[in-house]
Amino acid sequence: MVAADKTLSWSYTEEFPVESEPTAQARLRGIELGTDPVSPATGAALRMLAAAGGAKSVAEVGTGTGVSGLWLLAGMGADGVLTTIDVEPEFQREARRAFDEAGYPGSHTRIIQGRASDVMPRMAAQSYDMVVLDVSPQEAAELVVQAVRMLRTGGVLAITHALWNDHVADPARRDATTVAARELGKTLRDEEGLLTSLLPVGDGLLVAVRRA
Ligand SMILES: C[S@@+](CC[C@H](N)C(=O)[O-])C[C@H]1O[C@@H](n2cnc3c(N)ncnc32)[C@H](O)[C@@H]1O
Repeated sequence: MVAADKTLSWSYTEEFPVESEPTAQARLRGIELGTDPVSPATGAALRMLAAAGGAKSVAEVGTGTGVSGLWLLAGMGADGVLTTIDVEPEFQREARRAFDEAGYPGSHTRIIQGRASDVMPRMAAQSYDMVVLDVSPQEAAELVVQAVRMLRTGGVLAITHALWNDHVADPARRDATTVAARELGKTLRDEEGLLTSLLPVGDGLLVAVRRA
């Protein structure tokens, strides 16, 4: 049972994080360009996960204008490196600007332009402390095997849009995107090598720790 005032709590949760000025600016540019940046609560959760795991090596698919990247960098160690992939060079130029404005030198970020299905297979296995997929559920489902391959034991996988516009929780919704998000969640939940949790922040954040 969900209490009647749950939506109020969810709104409060989203308004709770205080976003840095460069992140707020990156969010505005993302909205202008139509990139759909991660919500503030999702960003804060990503930062917390990166910090809790002492993440030094993080890979992200879906750079956009850099909102999630800035939250991740804020949680990573001073010697951390964020590798972020996107097909759109225009978005990545804005992300570069956002990282510069926030004071992250180029040595902390590796921005790769390309399709994730081409780039990820060339990335090292068991080498990343955290992998974030911020793409559509169908794309995330296609990329998840590569993402897990890249994670070290104890590393964290985070996948956005896991509740897809609140459609995933409604069994009557059977469109392809909703089904992909629902099945991806259940597949990770049932995977013995992962410890999975579904967090109701933003559009739903699926988080899994690689056990072995
Ligand atoms: C939701 S937006 C990312 C927003 C960003 N994480 C942020 O918080 O600012 C998704 C991004 O993924 C990129 N994208 C979608 N499919 C992709 C793929 N298969 N490979 C690489 N990038 C992809 C899009 O160009 C878009 O910029």
